[in-house]
Amino acid sequence: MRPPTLPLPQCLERGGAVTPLHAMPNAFSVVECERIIASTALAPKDEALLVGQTRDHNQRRAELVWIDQVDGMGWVMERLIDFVRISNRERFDFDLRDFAESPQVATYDAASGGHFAWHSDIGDGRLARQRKLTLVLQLSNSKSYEGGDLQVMPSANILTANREQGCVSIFPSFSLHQVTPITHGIRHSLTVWSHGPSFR
Ligand SMILES: O=C(O)CCC(=O)C(=O)O
Ligand SMILES: [Fe+2]
Repeated sequence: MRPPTLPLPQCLERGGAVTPLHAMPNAFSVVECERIIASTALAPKDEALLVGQTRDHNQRRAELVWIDQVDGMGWVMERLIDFVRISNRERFDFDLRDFAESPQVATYDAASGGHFAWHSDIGDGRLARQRKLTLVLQLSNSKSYEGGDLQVMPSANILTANREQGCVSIFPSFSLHQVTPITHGIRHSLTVWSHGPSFR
């Protein structure tokens, strides 16, 4: 008699390859994106630190607001968790346990050389070490800025994320990615990580 088999997760049924970049267009509406930008605009901003908590303007130039410090943002976190759950079920099947860090809204301004050079989100810190999936929400109208493209390099080829306002992009946190220099205007994005035990 054959042993009972567990149903395969959807991602394995589809062939087993890890999705390099999962785009979820219109995850948030234009009105919702503008509401998030407006709510975080008044919050005190920090200069972006890198994964290892160092400051290197050649590597990254952006300002950050942690949204757990902004009132009335609970609904954003709930929606982000839903999108990560759906994406993980359909595409990644990673062992995810929690969202141990606050989502952050980044502001990249052409006037101050906004960019984020190639990096992985896995770092040495207690939490950065456990990052498994990175979610980036495009908050700005894509026509309001030039440059500032999120790009992911899962292998030799470079994938450019959908720039549409409200689009969520999800990719493995170990993948190299960058935000190309913004050459005109201002770009706002929201990043959150989901955490879990080490890969094995
Ligand atoms: O702003 C983005 O599109 C990406 C941000 C990012 O890579 C990060 O916060 O680690
Ligand atoms: Fe990153």
